[in-house]
Amino acid sequence: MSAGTDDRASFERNTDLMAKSIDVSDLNIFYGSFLAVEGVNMTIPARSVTALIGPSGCGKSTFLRTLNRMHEVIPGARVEGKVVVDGNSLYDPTIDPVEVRRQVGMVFQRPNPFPTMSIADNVLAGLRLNNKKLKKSEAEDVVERSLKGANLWNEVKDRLGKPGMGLSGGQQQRLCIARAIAVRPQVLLMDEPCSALDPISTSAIEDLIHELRTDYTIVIVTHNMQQAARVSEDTAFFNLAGAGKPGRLIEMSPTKKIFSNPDEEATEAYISGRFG
Ligand SMILES: Nc1ncnc2c1ncn2[C@@H]1O[C@H](COP(=O)(O)OP(=O)(O)OP(=O)(O)O)[C@@H](O)[C@H]1O
Repeated sequence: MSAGTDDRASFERNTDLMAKSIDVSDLNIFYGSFLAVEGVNMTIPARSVTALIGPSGCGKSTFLRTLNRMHEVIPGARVEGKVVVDGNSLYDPTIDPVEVRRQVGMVFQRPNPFPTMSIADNVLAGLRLNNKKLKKSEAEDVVERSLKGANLWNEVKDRLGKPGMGLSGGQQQRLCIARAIAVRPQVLLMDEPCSALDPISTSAIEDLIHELRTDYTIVIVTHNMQQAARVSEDTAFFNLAGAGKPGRLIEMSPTKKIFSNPDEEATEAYISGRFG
């Protein structure tokens, strides 16, 4: 059991929080003229954890970043095709990418708290970036709710004014998750969130992912197949047809099926460690 399970038990469910499914159709993803990922069609279910697995360079992170329009912050990067969240086509010209990133939060490989900010200010950073003016009591509520949601409250409640950088790596990653959920996103994207963490912190984050899925649609990139098997309901396997060729979605199925009886030979070869 993780240190903060009590936090989650007392975490007041936010009733207007509506996790959404994501429909991806015919998605091609480019860096300049380089087609990195080709022809993805996928439905990511709401209130569930979907793992993205596959060998290095097959485009898992690239695909993940298209789900909140982070891909296009790279000069020359663009997409063709559609990503639809709750009926909203994310790449429609009328859609504001900043609003997309508010609704679709992201947690990165390395914990990245703002180094000069306190624990509390780190949690509030996303809201402040969105220019949201908060009364002191509201800010305190958001900090407590988010840290409880991230199973970190009990460990930090007596030092909220201290720097976020003073926490352990695992605590910093939970602080980043608290910062992501403070803005009440519908979807949480996680790009190898445990790869910089020790086994105990990894286990705490995995417990947290397990608990968060009742409120959020979660998509996680992982190199660790045991982790995919432990935390996800569905798994999508990406692969490259060859060097310099684009990555493709090979198959997506319930995680149990992918790891016991996948449809495709390439999936079987990858999960049994024969390549990748
Ligand atoms: N900023 C970038 N500019 C140009 N090409 C990029 C950029 N980022 C990634 N690529 C290319 O896009 C392809 C997919 O990379 P990506 O990092 O998405 O793969 P990945 O499956 O997440 O790999 P890994 O498991 O090693 O993290 C690779 O060929 C990579 O070299």
